Amino acid sequence: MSSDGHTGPIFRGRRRGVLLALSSPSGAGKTTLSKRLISQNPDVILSVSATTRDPRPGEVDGQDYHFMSVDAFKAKAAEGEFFEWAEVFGRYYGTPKTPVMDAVEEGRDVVFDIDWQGARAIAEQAPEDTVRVFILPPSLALLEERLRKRGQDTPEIIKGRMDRAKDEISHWHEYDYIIVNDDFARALEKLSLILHAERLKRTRHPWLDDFVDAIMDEE
Ligand SMILES: Nc1ncnc2c1ncn2[C@@H]1O[C@H](COP(=O)(O)OP(=O)(O)OP(=O)(O)O)[C@@H](O)[C@H]1O
Ligand SMILES: Nc1nc2c(ncn2[C@@H]2O[C@H](COP(=O)(O)O)[C@@H](O)[C@H]2O)c(=O)[nH]1
Repeated sequence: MSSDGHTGPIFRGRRRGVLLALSSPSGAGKTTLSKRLISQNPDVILSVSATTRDPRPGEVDGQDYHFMSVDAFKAKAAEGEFFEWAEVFGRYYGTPKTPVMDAVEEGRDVVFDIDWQGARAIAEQAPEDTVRVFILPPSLALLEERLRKRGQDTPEIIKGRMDRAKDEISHWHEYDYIIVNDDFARALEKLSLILHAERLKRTRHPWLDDFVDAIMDEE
């Protein structure tokens, strides 16, 4: 019986998880945004990628990345352990497959901090589940300033990443949503709104078929 005293088909099933793929030129803020989104929504999982790049100061193996050798990465790729993988800035990066597939089926949302190649690959493999969000910096000058102020990369690495920034941005039209990360709090609020609205999308609620059938069968 429902709270208003009526009997009838009031039931809910498990929804499918949202695969939220965030891309941006390096330094626009997607790592900071995704970590804050997860701290506000502890039920959301961050996809921890494998990479062959060296850890930055403070980065923890298994938490920020699974750091590994090129040989170990190639072996995992050959065994089909990655949902997608790509070469970015001359290093390999890949998304472990199992945690993603398990999460979607369990109705858990997954955030990916991933380049345009990875976001495209995920959207191709799971078109109904994937939402792509591109984070733009307010300007290239501010992007470079953020990379410098982050204080974790050499001037050569920063130059390499700035050289690739326009190439990454050129894929912006492949994304469902664009957020300009100027004011951080506003950008985070927009990202949170996207996640919460996408959770409500019809196709994430397969239980609705039975629910509507039951309503239709009511006298
Ligand atoms: N809105 C903002 N205003 C000012 N600084 C910001 C803003 N958003 C993020 N930052 C800062 O910019 C720097 C780069 O952010 P972050 O590391 O999240 O970028 P990223 O897009 O994940 O980069 P990468 O692709 O290299 O991992 C960090 O020091 C972060 O604190
Ligand atoms: N295609 C993939 N791209 C990834 C993955 N993990 C991270 N990335 C992207 O690489 C660059 C550089 O990252 P950084 O941590 O070295 O600054 C950035 O654009 C990431 O989004 C992945 O699994 N697949």
